[in-house]
Amino acid sequence: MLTMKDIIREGHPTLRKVAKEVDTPLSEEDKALGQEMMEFLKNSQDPEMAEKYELRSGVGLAAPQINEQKRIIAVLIPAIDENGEEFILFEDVMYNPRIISHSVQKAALADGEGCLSIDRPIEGLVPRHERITVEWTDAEGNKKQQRFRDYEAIVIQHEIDHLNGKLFFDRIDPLQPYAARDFKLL
Ligand SMILES: OCN(O)CCCc1ccccc1
Ligand code: NI
Repeated sequence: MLTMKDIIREGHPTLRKVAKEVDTPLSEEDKALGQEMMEFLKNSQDPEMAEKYELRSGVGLAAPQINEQKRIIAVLIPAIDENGEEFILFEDVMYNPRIISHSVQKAALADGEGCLSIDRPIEGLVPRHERITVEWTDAEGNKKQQRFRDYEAIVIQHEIDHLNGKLFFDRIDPLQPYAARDFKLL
């Protein structure tokens, strides 16, 4: 199972490289890799497993973060319903994800962002597209296309950035990190 020691940190060159598309039909290796990444997210969101294996909780993971220069991301977004019950808003391993359209409207998490590969807090708003349409291949080899907005869209953009060698703080305005000019705060 993947643990924090498998996650490369700021300064490792792979974090700044552009990852390569994976071949389809998917190889067994690439399917296994995606499964391992999703298992890490599930473990990281399970209080007992997270404590036992000292995992930082994550809602997404990109293959470059485990030093694999492949365009694979795992996304596991939980939410709480009106009765306080937790449910999964979105769960999938996305192969060769591509943003095929997006809103002009921008959005940012009011509390900023963090990253499993960055071991320090970096303040500031990270402006991203408020809505995106993403195309990808899933682990069964199906071509998928879905529209995302708000938090889900933010997470998926954070992960796709990793595939292009970008880190969240690249998008923070160094002169005015908290200027929420024309974007929606989430
Ligand atoms: O790349 C995933 N990872 O570093 C975990 C953090 C994911 C994440 C955190 C805040 C906003 C968007 C995405
Ligand atoms: Ni990250």
